[in-house]
Amino acid sequence: MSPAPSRPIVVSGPSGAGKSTFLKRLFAEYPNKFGFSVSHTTRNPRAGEVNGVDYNFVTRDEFLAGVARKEFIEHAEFSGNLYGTTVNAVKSVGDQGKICILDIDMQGVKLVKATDLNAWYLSVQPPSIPELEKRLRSRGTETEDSLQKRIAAAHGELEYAKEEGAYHETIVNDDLETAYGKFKAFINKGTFIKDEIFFFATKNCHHGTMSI
Ligand SMILES: Nc1ncnc2c1ncn2[C@@H]1O[C@H](COP(=O)(O)OP(=O)(O)OP(=O)(O)O)[C@@H](O)[C@H]1O
Repeated sequence: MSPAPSRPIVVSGPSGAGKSTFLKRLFAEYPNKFGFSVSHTTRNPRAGEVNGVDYNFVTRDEFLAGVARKEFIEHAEFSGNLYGTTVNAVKSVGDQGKICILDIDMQGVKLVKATDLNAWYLSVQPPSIPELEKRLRSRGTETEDSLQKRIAAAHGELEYAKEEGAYHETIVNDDLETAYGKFKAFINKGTFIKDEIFFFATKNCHHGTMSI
């Protein structure tokens, strides 16, 4: 069996669903295998965020100039701020021999689908909206207004994910360890992480046929 090509992996879902939590762990476990395309945003940095690492923080004018030059694969307005991913950001991950992971909202997902990137699509979901609200509150990063906008947007995200073919897979982030295990199995399907192929194959080998 030949290895799967390095398709980008799109991880999407409501704010607070746990995408960053999963991805931080994945990157820590496989520091050289994956890369984020560093997104551009017009929102202000949160405490500890580093320009060019967490996001490329730009003004609205700079962002819109990039859009006009067609540098963005996708961009979307969310909670009053612009977010987006440039073609160059994805390419630079591939240039380093890494698999690009895109952490984007559903509007971004739709636009990536319109490209020829041939990505894998994963939806990460909270167990419920009240649990999502609880997690966002305890994360302590949002104003009340921003929190309410995220919860309102979460309803739309969850509706979209129900559409036939919207995502290759959906993971409900209830128990973190269980959900992270499912997350790794999904990533493994798309990338054949070294050392993990056997793990995946034994979990999914039914009647002698692997479901890769
Ligand atoms: N399974 C879990 N059980 C309880 N808390 C969790 C779980 N997974 C993540 N959290 C917590 O929920 C909060 C939201 O998670 P996280 O920041 O990873 O979400 P996100 O989807 O990346 O959000 P955003 O899109 O806003 O960046 C964090 O404080 C995180 O520690």
